[in-house]
Amino acid sequence: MADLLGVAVLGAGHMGADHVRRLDRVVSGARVAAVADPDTARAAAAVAGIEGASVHAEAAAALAAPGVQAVLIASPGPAHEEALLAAFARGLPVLCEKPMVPDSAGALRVARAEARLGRRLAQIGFMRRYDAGYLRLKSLLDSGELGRALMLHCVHRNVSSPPHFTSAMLINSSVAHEIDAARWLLGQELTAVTVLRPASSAGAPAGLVDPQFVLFETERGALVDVEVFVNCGFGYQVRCEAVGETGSARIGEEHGMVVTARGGAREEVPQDYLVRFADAYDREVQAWVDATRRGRVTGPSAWDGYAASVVAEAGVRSLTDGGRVPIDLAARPDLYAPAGR
Ligand SMILES: NC(=O)c1ccc[n+]([C@@H]2O[C@H](COP(=O)([O-])OP(=O)(O)OC[C@H]3O[C@@H](n4cnc5c(N)ncnc54)[C@H](O)[C@@H]3O)[C@@H](O)[C@H]2O)c1
Ligand SMILES: O[C@H]1[C@H](O)[C@@H](O)[C@H](O)[C@@H](O)[C@H]1O
Repeated sequence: MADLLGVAVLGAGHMGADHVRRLDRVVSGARVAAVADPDTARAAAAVAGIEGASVHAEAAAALAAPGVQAVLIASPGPAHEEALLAAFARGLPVLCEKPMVPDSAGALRVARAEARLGRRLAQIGFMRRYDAGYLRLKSLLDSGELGRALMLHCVHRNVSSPPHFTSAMLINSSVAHEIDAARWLLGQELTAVTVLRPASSAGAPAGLVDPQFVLFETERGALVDVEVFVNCGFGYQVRCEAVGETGSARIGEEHGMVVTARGGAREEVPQDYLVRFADAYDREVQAWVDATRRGRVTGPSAWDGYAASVVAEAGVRSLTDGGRVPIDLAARPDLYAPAGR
């Protein structure tokens, strides 16, 4: 066990418990050293049967626990800033679930704190960058075969949203993924956003603006549209079509198992992200563990997390106030690469 990377997992809810399972049984080179959740029964349930994993109510206690060499943050977004800064103070490498920090001022504090250290410690959990389809699309766009990218058409549907989900969260929790994917795929910053409200679905909780239609503009004139619909009821569907001057490419229409029975056929559709992106989460966490063990930090950076928060905040302003909202990023510290690299 001594040469395995000892990881503290903060938050043992849907994602945290799944990451604990992944660290314990799927990825190589790591072990769960500690788990923190104010609901200690939940934390204890997540590590049941895992040898040497301590349980804590407080994140700070987990970071200080024996054997902890790295941190995976899977607590709710508003708790991330404190956890990231505490990890930085201890010099611990971090994999932090999205949104890195939901409000852009807090996200900038995190990026600047890391920049002051002069070295990266954080990888942000934009797992689509590890999905086989997104990786193929990125290399196709980079190869130039599609010509100059003009548009991305994106669909992001969830079967249902959790009870605490707000209209703003369709943008800063769900579309956060498209924001990062668009910056990464196109290698461009997003410069303005307009959010439109189609008629809300009768299947959405009262008062939730769902679906929403989001239109981003980019610095070199491409447009990115996103249909986000988090109570569609019929499946977890994430698609993206890139349209360039000389071709187009579409991902997210991979076929599930086709079942033929009782004289008819049906195709299975994933019902949630843990199924749809299972391979992407596995690759993401494995890449993080491998890089960390080599003393490196790769993948989406705290700057990518900051940019996503600024763009999402502008989107929420457009949702509430209406109209087109320009996006302004702070000056990028030298520590960080431009979008898409
Ligand atoms: N990458 C993805 O596709 C994906 C999918 C789902 C959720 N997420 C992200 O993962 C994070 C967690 O989401 P979830 O769906 O697992 O939420 P959840 O509500 O299921 O679980 C969150 C857990 O964190 C605990 N918690 C609250 N405050 C804490 C703190 N200060 N320290 C430690 N634990 C604390 C809660 O008690 C709860 O058990 C969020 O940032 C969310 O946006 C990412
Ligand atoms: O937190 C989740 C998660 O990020 C999923 O990947 C996304 O599809 C959901 O819409 C969001 O609520």
